[in-house]
Amino acid sequence: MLSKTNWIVQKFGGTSVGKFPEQIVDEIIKVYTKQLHNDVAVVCSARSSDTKAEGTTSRLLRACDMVCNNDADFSSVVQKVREDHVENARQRIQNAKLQEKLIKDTVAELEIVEKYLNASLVLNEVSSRTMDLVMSCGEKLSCLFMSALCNDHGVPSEYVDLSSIIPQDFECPEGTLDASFYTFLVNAFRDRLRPVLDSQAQGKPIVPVITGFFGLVPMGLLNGVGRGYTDLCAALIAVALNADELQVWKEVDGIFTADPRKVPQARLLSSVTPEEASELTYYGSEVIHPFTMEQVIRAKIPIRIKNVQNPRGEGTVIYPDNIAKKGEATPPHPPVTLSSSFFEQKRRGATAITSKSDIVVVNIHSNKKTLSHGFLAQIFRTLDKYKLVVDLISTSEVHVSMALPVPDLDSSKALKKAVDELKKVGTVDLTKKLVIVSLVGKQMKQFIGIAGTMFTTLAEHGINIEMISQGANEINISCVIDEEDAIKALQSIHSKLLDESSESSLGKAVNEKLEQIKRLEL
Ligand SMILES: Nc1ncnc2c1ncn2[C@@H]1O[C@H](COP(=O)(O)OP(=O)(O)O)[C@@H](O)[C@H]1O
Ligand SMILES: N[C@@H](CC(=O)OP(=O)(O)O)C(=O)O
Repeated sequence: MLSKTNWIVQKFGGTSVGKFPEQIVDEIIKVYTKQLHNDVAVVCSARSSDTKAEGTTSRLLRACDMVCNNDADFSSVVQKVREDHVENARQRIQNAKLQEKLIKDTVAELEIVEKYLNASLVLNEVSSRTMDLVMSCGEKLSCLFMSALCNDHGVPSEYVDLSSIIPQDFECPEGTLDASFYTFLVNAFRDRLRPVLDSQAQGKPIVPVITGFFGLVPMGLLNGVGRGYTDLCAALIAVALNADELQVWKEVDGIFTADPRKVPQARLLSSVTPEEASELTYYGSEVIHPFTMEQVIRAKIPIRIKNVQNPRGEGTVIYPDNIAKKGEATPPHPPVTLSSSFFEQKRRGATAITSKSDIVVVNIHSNKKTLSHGFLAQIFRTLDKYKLVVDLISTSEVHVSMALPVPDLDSSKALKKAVDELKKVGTVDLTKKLVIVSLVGKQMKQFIGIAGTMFTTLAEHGINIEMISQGANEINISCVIDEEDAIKALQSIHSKLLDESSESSLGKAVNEKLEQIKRLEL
């Protein structure tokens, strides 16, 4: 059994840092350090004053794009970032010295960014390394600010910059981010945090505010990990500190049975498994970066999703239901202990429903009468060439249907080129403006009839199904439907399979049986 260490890692997203910094310091960090006596490490993303699309990272990436297009006006975008951060420092940091230093550091970081971008303009190229260097500025500015705010509000804090933690000559063995790379990072993070650990050991706890940007990853952070990389950084910090819990603070109470903006009846889930969280994130519910889970679960650290605006809420815990957490001798395994969460999970069958927009279905009918050798290989070669991802696929002997996410102009251009090439292997037709609706649940495989109920419900509401697929892992049943029907589909399936009041007769029978066992246990 791993014993508790008292460390908690708290990750705050860009919009939370932008909108609620005082609440984060006074109602969260202060409460955990001073009232609950935890040792807290904070990891932040780049500030977004309103939405992520208008946030600092998006602005910095836009400046890089402008340089690629030879547009010298990128300086005006950098200027916007500068004004936003300087104004924020003036308004929110009361101590004159802290404010002055923060503004000086902010301006200096942005000067470096402008130097990189000017050099790239001359070279007429923005390398993935330059893009990472520019992007890292977002987390630097946000953490410089949050650390200053902690100190301003009486919480001793230190700014920790991880942007140069990976040596320039570091090479990934297989060209990908593998386990040895993560081990390297965890050790490097632990070394970097040594002074904080020493200070804590001497009875002088200090809150490190750590940049969620964690270095110049060999193939570029955007390519290797993608947006949302701060979640992964927080997970690696949690492993480095052997933390008792990783808390991911958002602006929602936790993970719901559906996006609460789309399905008002959605219920907050007390726990989900890492597989369920991954599926939900991949299929449209941006809950947590999928790479996050593996690292912390291996170290037996639970992840808790919590709401910055409701810090007292329990949130949702992401953890496997068959492995003991840190500090627990054995998992609450039935029939020894049948916890209420066990009953809740058994009862559900399905855990949550989600939808993913901007989907295009590509149908390819082979030229040949029978499936010729190499037909599928050729299709995937073409998709790979244009870096197109396939979310769902279904095949018959001479026909392939694929659902592809096409969320932006670049992927739309790539799809057009790929389709021209695919026409060599057969007739190709496209259907656009679609969504994938996915029902997710680890317990679903034990229930007969869930898929039937899902599709019958859609039929009852006059919703046409373009394509159906059940994931090989059996925790996801997906179908593709018209974009216009998305909300109706989510709400009707939720009401049939996920509303508290609407349990199927099968569900009711299972419940009764479980309640009987529970009574025997008591
Ligand atoms: N199943 C779900 N549970 C909770 N939130 C969901 C779900 N599906 C989609 N969402 C949406 O995901 C968003 C995540 O919260 P937010 O804190 O805004 O994200 P971020 O931290 O990435 O800025 C919310 O706006 C919420 O409506
Ligand atoms: N700043 C980065 C990293 C990140 O993780 O953001 P967030 O935690 O706000 O999703 C981005 O916008 O992608």
